[in-house]
Amino acid sequence: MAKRQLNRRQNWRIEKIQEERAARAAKRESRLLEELEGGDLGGEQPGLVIAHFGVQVEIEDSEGQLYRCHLRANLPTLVTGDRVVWRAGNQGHGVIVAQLPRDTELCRPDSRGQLKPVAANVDQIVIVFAPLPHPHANLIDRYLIAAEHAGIHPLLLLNKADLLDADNAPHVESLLTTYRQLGYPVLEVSAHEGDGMTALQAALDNHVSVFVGQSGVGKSSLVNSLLPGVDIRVGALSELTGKGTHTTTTARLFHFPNGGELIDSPGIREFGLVHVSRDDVEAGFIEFRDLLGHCRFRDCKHDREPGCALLQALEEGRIQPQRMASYRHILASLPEDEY
Ligand SMILES: Nc1nc2c(ncn2[C@@H]2O[C@H](COP(=O)(O)OP(=O)(O)OP(=O)(O)O)[C@@H](O)[C@H]2O)c(=O)[nH]1
Ligand SMILES: [Zn+2]
Repeated sequence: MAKRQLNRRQNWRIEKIQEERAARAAKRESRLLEELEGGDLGGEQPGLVIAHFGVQVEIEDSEGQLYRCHLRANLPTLVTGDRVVWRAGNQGHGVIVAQLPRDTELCRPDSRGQLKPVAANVDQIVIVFAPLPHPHANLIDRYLIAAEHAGIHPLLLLNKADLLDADNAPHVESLLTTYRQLGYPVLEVSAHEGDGMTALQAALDNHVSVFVGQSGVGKSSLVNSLLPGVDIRVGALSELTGKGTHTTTTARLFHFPNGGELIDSPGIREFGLVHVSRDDVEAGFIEFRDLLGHCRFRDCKHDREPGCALLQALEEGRIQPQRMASYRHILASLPEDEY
């Protein structure tokens, strides 16, 4: 009992210290903001959020110059990729005045399980897989559901094509065929050998992309090959402040040399199946699209029901058996209340 009380008191103290720290930071921030607003601010101009650092954001103006910006109190939380209106102050600082509407939002659960946006205006999710580690169709399907849920176009990318051999080729080729038949864009590259990288770059031009996929498929290798000279882990902020003590807490936006952007962070790379419902899962299987709503029973679970449009399509070969199996597997993994 005494021990539990002590723990509670310790927790309370830690929370209090953290609150005080946050309050001091907020006070410091509002003083900085007041100073800036009291000085000479330039006119309103568009900007792009490159990274987010605690209470401040780094933005880029239309000429590619970087500024450290403070946020007016009434603004929502900004994330990398957000388009904003801002005013320049002195010494590379500025004030964000407004957030422009987002086309898309990539969300992830935070440590408390609440969904939080981590990147805005991404329009392409590159789902990376490889002959090694062994690619699971089920995982690819989960990424496709997440992409559909976010309203973002997926691009399927087989990396390490140089590792294709007699053992793994049949499985990989059948995956590629499945997704091509479904109408998804599919590319094959080797980050090591450079094969297919020009086609990949062309697919990334004029898009804001993120790379996702299981550990070891070669995301870092791809990013390093596409963005030579950029150290993804460190980011470029130290050049701006000259201090180099700030690390990116969220994602960072990079420009490809010939156009197009990549938003990257470990958190985004792990982006997978966020909290989705049964309807979301069904919407993520594009071959179900014209069939849903055509079952005899309105609440059909597409399991054994008579007059099920999906089961009939499966029988007639319009739905591939491995996709149906994958759909069932994903449904079974949802929390009870969503099932
Ligand atoms: N043969 C071959 N190996 C590759 C290729 N691309 C990456 N690799 C290797 O695959 C391993 C994993 O690559 P990473 O780039 O670290 O993979 P990642 O997806 O970033 O992994 P995480 O950081 O864990 O998410 C490394 O040993 C790479 O050298 C490729 O095109 N061909
Ligand atoms: Zn049905």
